[in-house]
Amino acid sequence: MDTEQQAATRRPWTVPMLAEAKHKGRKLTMLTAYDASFGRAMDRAGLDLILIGDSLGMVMQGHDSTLPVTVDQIEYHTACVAKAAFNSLIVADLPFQADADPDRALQASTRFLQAGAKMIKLEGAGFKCDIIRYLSEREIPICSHLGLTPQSVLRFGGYKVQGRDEAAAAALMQQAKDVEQAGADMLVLECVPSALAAEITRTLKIPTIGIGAGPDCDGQVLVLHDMLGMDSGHRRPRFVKDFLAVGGSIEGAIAAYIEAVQSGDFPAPEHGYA
Ligand SMILES: Nc1nc(=O)c2c([nH]1)NC[C@@H]1CN(c3ccc(C(=O)N[C@@H](CCC(=O)O)C(=O)O)cc3)CN21
Ligand SMILES: CC(C)C(=O)C(=O)O
Ligand SMILES: [Mg+2]
Repeated sequence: MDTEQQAATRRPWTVPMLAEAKHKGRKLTMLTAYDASFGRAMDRAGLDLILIGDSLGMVMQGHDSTLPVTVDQIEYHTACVAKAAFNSLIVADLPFQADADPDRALQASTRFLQAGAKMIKLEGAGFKCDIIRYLSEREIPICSHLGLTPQSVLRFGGYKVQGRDEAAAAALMQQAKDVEQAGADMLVLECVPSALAAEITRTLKIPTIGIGAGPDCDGQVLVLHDMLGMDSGHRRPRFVKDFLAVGGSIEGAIAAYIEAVQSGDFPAPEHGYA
């Protein structure tokens, strides 16, 4: 396709369309990408959202956490993806401590939007609600991320399911209400019991995107390398499914993922936590 044809066939996702999709019960599909080639394949397959995740610290750089990732790196990979993705809505992760104070968060978010992202994602509630409010008042679309927030790995002591006991579940529900109230436009729920994720999804007006959060979120996200069945060097989490084995090629895997999420076939009960 040349640039003119691309322009003619553009039906780009916008931020207001996300809430509309939730309202209509149309499941949202999201994957991570870090380069133009995968961004192009996802865009052409009709994927709704592409995340430039700080998971790049693990899958691209080989670290054992997301903590070493920098603003420069997320900006670079966002620019790479944005070169080739025209319809999918691009979301970029604020890396570790880039959201530690409002001014740093605004500087980093501005760079990501100028590199081609349409929304930024940040982990946590509490004082992060002040950051969410500060950015959203400055017209920056926000995706919150709650539950297993990988930037909290040192305090969590590992990648563990969150919100399992009654008190933790109530705290997570309150965090979800708080980030919505602060101005978040979307919410990623990672590794939380399926029933709690369903309750949060019913309670909030903004769409929820699950990863290890059961079938009742408004959409799903997976890390690219995981959905291609690649060995991460760690034990494979429950929520991962190898779509390359289903689709037979990279394009086939992306198409199979979109189909499985939209039909409700993925995630199955065995991909979730109790
Ligand atoms: N390749 C990759 N995929 C990811 O999903 C991902 C990353 N990297 N890096 C950042 C975080 C880390 N993530 C992880 C890593 C491990 C588990 C895991 O092993 N979970 C246990 C849960 C144990 C429990 O508390 O019950 C599992 O058995 O699934 C979960 C999420 C998710 N994110
Ligand atoms: C796993 C997703 C939600 C993420 O934050 C990332 O890839 O960094
Ligand atoms: Mg992330």
